[in-house]
Amino acid sequence: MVRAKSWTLKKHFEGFPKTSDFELKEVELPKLKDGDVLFESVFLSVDPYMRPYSRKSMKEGDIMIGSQVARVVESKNPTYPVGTYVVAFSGWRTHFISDGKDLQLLPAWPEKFPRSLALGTIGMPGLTAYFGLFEICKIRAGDTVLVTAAAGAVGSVVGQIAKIGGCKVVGCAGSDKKVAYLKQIGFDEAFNYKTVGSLEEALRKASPDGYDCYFDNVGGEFSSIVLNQMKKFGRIAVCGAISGYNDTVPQKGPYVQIPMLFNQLSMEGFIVSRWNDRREEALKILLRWVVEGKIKCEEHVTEGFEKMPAAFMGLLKGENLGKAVIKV
Ligand SMILES: NC(=O)C1=CN([C@@H]2O[C@H](COP(=O)(O)OP(=O)(O)OC[C@H]3O[C@@H](n4cnc5c(N)ncnc54)[C@H](OP(=O)(O)O)[C@@H]3O)[C@@H](O)[C@H]2O)C=CC1
Ligand SMILES: O=C(O)CCC[C@H](O)\C=C/C=C/C=C/C(=O)C/C=C\CCCCCO
Repeated sequence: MVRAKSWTLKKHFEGFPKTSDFELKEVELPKLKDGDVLFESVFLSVDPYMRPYSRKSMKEGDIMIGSQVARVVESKNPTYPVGTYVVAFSGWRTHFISDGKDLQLLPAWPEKFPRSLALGTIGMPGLTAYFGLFEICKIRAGDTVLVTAAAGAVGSVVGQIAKIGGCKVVGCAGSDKKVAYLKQIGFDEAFNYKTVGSLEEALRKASPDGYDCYFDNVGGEFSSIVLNQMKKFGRIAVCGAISGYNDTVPQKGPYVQIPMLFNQLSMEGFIVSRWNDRREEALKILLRWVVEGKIKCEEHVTEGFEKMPAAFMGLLKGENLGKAVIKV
């Protein structure tokens, strides 16, 4: 018999999540029926979307939503022999039983790369960067691309893909260590948005002519400032708004119409699942770029399933450099 641990949402988050909002539970899993597969989670993901989605799609007592790289430990399903690795969306759990539906098999995986990358650069965040840049920003060689939360899972891939596409890349991040990392992976300009005296001036200095594309991961006041530095016909990909996820009262900002009108800007929100039908094709390209060394991957690994709430809260505070993952 296998005992499975899970983290549940004990209490809906009010403002910034607290340790007491989570509860660790343990259950004994039943025997497998024909067609069933028993998985153990090897790496779990913490992602910003868990904060807004918890309110939208969970009730108190539910297992926290999320994805993992999991390995088959027992199988009554010939499609998933013991030892097979998948990406599953089974929540914050150490073990789970699946009927084999809604699982993504990992592609042939090069030995030298950790399989946790299937939760990051070669997974949902990498796909977000890829489709956001090509389908929403519609990048062209010579464009100047600005990205926020640039040293994170999505942002670090955005910058590197934009470089592959022949763009000039400017990144903003919340610590000097992150800024140094951005320069190391090829960003042309990077600054610490928490310590610059004036965001307007820092943005102007990084690109005096303005920005063709803005890959917006944070929203809020920062994005209102960027709006006034977009070039004519600039494109804004609204990917995330993490600066507001913990707000109890929605932020009010300067309104977007005047700068959008004067500069004839396009602004479009998107969710990566819009391109689920092109997932495999894009993952192959991301994997190839990683293997060729064109995209470097950084991970912020927390060891121990017990530390998942701390890892999640750390992500929302900006403690991570690269993709935040948990090694069970
Ligand atoms: N639309 C879609 O389909 C998807 C959207 N997203 C969104 O993309 C964004 C980045 O996600 P992801 O790469 O996974 O996460 P990251 O790895 O970038 O981690 C989150 C980062 O956000 C930054 N941050 C936290 N609070 C603030 C704040 N108040 N203002 C500015 N920055 C802040 C921190 O970096 P720093 O130290 O630099 O402040 C932190 O490290 C999120 O908004 C997320 O919701 C992600 C996946 C899919
Ligand atoms: O790893 C996988 O493949 C599973 C990922 C599942 C996930 O649901 C897929 C997409 C994630 C999208 C993330 C979106 C964001 O981060 C944007 C945040 C919030 C959107 C608004 C929520 C509405 C709240 O009312």
